[in-house]
Amino acid sequence: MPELLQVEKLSAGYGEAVVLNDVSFAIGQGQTLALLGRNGTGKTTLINTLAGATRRHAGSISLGGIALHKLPSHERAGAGIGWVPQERNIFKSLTVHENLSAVARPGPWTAERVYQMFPRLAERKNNLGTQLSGGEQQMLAVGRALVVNPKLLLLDEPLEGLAPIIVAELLKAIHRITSEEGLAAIIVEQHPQAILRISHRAVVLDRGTVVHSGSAHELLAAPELLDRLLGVAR
Ligand SMILES: Nc1ncnc2c1ncn2[C@@H]1O[C@H](COP(=O)(O)OP(=O)(O)OP(=O)(O)O)[C@@H](O)[C@H]1O
Repeated sequence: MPELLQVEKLSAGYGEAVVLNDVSFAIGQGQTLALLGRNGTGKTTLINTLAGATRRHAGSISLGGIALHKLPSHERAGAGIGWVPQERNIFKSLTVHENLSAVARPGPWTAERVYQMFPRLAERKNNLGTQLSGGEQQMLAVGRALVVNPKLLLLDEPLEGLAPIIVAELLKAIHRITSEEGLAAIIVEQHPQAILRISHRAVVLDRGTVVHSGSAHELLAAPELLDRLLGVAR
């Protein structure tokens, strides 16, 4: 079966500056990829490039046979990208429910299903974005990406700064979304163990290039290699 996402020889950055160099990898439907690397190695730039928010210098991105790299950022949701940026970017002056309905597209994921997945959000349905805790904002950011009904979820450091109980809740939800619902996901994390446990594949970046690509479980079982690839950040 062809891969859902195929990234080939991608180079991208900001203006003239090239941050990513010759990056290639692939993910199948329903698979999760852990995108790892030290600070400043280009993980966010890669996520942003898939979402169309950087300048692509060379290479291609194909999602379900669509040449994603040819589409402007605002058309990528329609092509199957659900993006949860590092800053979360929820609409703070809208309620939880308005945040979800503002971006919803037809498909199996509805606001009601998001509320089933995150009961805390159901309780906060009529609260404004400004009234949510960090964990609730992150759940809303994930919910907002889901109601777009994407093929591929992009999650940029979704666990950063959250309390352990919320981290556990989000990890469970992300695992359910991918393992039971057939959605593919790319998850960026600085602290890899929890993410590697729920991932199929792993890609490690260093200075904008892929320095390791393979099975997530094999990498998890090789702590020395992981240490070498990620250094003290682990
Ligand atoms: N808007 C920007 N304009 C110019 N350069 C940028 C911009 N954003 C990031 N960079 C540069 O791109 C490089 C990669 O940054 P990026 O944020 O992609 O790394 P990262 O691996 O996600 O890091 P972190 O783990 O710290 O979030 C860095 O050298 C950074 O300074």
